[in-house]
Amino acid sequence: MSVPYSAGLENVIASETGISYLDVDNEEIVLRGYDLLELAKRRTYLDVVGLLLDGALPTPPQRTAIEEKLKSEYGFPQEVLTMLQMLPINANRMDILRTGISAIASYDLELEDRSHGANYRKAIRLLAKVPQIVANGFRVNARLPLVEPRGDLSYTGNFLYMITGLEPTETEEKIFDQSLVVYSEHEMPNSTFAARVIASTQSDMYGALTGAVASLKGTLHGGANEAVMQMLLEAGSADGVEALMLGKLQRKERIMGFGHRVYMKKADPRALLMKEALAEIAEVRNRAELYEMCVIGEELMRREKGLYPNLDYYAAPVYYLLGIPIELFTPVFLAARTIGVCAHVIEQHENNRLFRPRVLYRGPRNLHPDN
Ligand SMILES: CC(=O)SCCNC(=O)CCNC(=O)[C@H](O)C(C)(C)COP(=O)(O)OP(=O)(O)OC[C@H]1O[C@@H](n2cnc3c(N)ncnc32)[C@H](O)[C@@H]1OP(=O)(O)O
Ligand SMILES: O=C([O-])CC(=O)C(=O)O
Repeated sequence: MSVPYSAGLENVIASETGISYLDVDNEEIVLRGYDLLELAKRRTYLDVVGLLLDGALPTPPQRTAIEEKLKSEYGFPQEVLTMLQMLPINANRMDILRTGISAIASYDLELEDRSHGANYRKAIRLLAKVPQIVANGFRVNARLPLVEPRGDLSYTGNFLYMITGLEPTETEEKIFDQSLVVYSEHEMPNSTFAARVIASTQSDMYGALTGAVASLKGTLHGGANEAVMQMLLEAGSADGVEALMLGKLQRKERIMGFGHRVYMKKADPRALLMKEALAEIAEVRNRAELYEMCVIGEELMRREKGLYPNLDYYAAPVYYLLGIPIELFTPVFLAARTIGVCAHVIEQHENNRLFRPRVLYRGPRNLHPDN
């Protein structure tokens, strides 16, 4: 075979899609024709949900209808909570999420229906229930009291409320919503690819999302946001950040939150938006030093390695100041990305070609077992 080989499928086109595209040259993340950053500044997460599911930005009444549909699906199977309680206490939060999503599949009566309507309804159910697994999965597992969803709060407000147990202020909700928008969809990252590969066998949406959770857990992908915050806490101060990062670079360790397969030598536009959000929430919380530490780290990496921050670098301290426990940062990323993954599964099911690549065989040949 003389087909070109690219390790890690770097720069390989894996799918045709009408969902999103990273236009790196023009520094634009295109979401069904719109610029993701413009959506984050001028619209809400539920608008993006409508855009990705229906193909067009919803009007205000349509957005309300989407929110009503989501709230009507807040009910959660008690049996699944019991299952999550049976996992070893303090299990990894992404493992709890993976198990929870896998388990709720069997309670969806339309699980095996791949029609557009059924897939759409499953996406709505997942969007309603995944935040609850994020917020209550660890509580039930740690034998803590659960926080019930509140229908009087917005979808986003309720999600943050269920995580922290506190009703968010307008500013907190706005910043959290912006983070959900920037995390919502990003073309063909490893997790979305994993989901599309699974969906391409005509497997179901829950299974595809479960695979995406496993992919997102890794620190080269979504797991980086938790690692960033651990690093910032370990550094403790502006001087500490310099010393810690320089030490890591000398030991040839990777610094989480920097670099990106697609934006390697350019800034991730989403990181810049979260940097602005960090400045805002740091001022509200009187934590300007955290913002300064991050900026020092950003400048150091540009100077020393020519590397730029990715979204996880600035989303991590934003989540920290919003009062989200560090071990929920990656689960929150997955909850935000659920809409993107579901849109890709729907697209894959509707225009399917089984993924089945080949290999460059480097092993031995012509061996024979002894008789
Ligand atoms: C929202 C998201 O999921 S974004 C990704 C989140 N993940 C992270 O932040 C983890 C840290 N970053 C990384 O590990 C990488 O930048 C990745 C995995 C994101 C992309 O990696 P790849 O496209 O495979 O790039 P690759 O690993 O080949 O790196 C190219 C060069 O940059 C260096 N490099 C890349 N990222 C980093 C980093 N974070 N710290 C230090 N060096 C780095 C590599 O060591 C390599 O250098 P070399 O050519 O001298 O060996
Ligand atoms: O695109 C990628 O490879 C990773 C990423 O930034 C994301 O999933 O948001």
